[in-house]
Amino acid sequence: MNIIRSARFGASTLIPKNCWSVVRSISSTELTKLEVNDKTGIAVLTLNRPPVNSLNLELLTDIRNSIKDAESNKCRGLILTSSSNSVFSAGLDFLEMYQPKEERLKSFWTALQSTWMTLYGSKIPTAAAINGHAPAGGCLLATSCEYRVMLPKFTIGLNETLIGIVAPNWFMNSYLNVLPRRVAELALTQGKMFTTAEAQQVGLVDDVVNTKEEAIAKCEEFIGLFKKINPYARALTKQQFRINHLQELEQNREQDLQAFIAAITNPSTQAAMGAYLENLKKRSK
Ligand SMILES: CCCCC/C=C\C/C=C\C=C\CC(=O)SCCNC(=O)CCNC(=O)[C@H](O)C(C)(C)COP(=O)(O)OP(=O)(O)OC[C@H]1O[C@@H](n2cnc3c(N)ncnc32)[C@H](O)[C@@H]1OP(=O)(O)O
Repeated sequence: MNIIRSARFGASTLIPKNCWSVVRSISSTELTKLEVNDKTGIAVLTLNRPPVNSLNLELLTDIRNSIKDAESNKCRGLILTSSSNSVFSAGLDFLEMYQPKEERLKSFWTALQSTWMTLYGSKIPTAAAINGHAPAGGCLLATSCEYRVMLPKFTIGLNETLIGIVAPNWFMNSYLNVLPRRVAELALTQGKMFTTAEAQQVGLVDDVVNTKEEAIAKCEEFIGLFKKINPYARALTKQQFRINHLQELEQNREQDLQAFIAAITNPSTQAAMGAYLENLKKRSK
């Protein structure tokens, strides 16, 4: 019998393969659902933190655990998507950063660093089915993947300067891994949110399709490209492209954390964030 061991069902829980329908849950929490298609071996990770999948400590931790679950279950690839019809992820949860408690702020940023390193450095092929808006941290998740497909009439980009904050190096590096330098610099300095059409034009997304199902199918097609490629050779090749960015953060984690805390707790950042949040709340009324 072909057995899959699910880390989050407990080390001793064995799930018999073929006793389940084609799509099978590997692990799920209140905030994420990780399902694998037994025929293709490709896993889909659905973010499910209504209303906007803003990334708080718990969601970030669940995303990281899910990536690790997909890897340890030897999935052939991982697709990130959202349970919302209009938002992929609204980025970092402002409530983690506005008037924060220091210990929680530290845990939050440390979890974001770990999640990024796990996703950006994952050995398995990764793809994002962007079925809604993807500002800031939402864009970071998408650009950390190897392939992106997006639905029409949404927006994506690193808008940090609009909020009065500076995107850390590793956010920029994820952008630069996808965009030409000049486009990335112009976009980052303006805090530009690209429409789907603009994102495709500059190469921020690879394809545009009309439905979430088509987006998942496109991601599966992308991951299918590696069917005949030795996974070890593939993973090492990917690693060589990304290792400098990963090491840069790994070696400067504490410094990056301190820079974040200093920037976020600065009274002028708090004032800018407060005004931005106020505006967001007014708009949503
Ligand atoms: C060199 C040194 C560097 C040091 C590092 C220093 C600093 C770096 C630090 C931080 C980096 C941060 C990156 C980020 O990710 S910040 C987050 C940026 N995100 C945004 O700007 C998105 C804001 N949201 C929107 O634009 C819209 O909500 C969206 C288009 C996503 C969806 O629109 P929709 O109309 O569907 O929904 P809304 O009605 O606007 O929102 C519903 C509800 O959700 C609340 N909300 C939205 N986004 C967030 C969020 N990111 N965090 C928390 N809450 C959010 C919104 O306020 C509404 O709430 P309510 O009014 O219903 O209570």
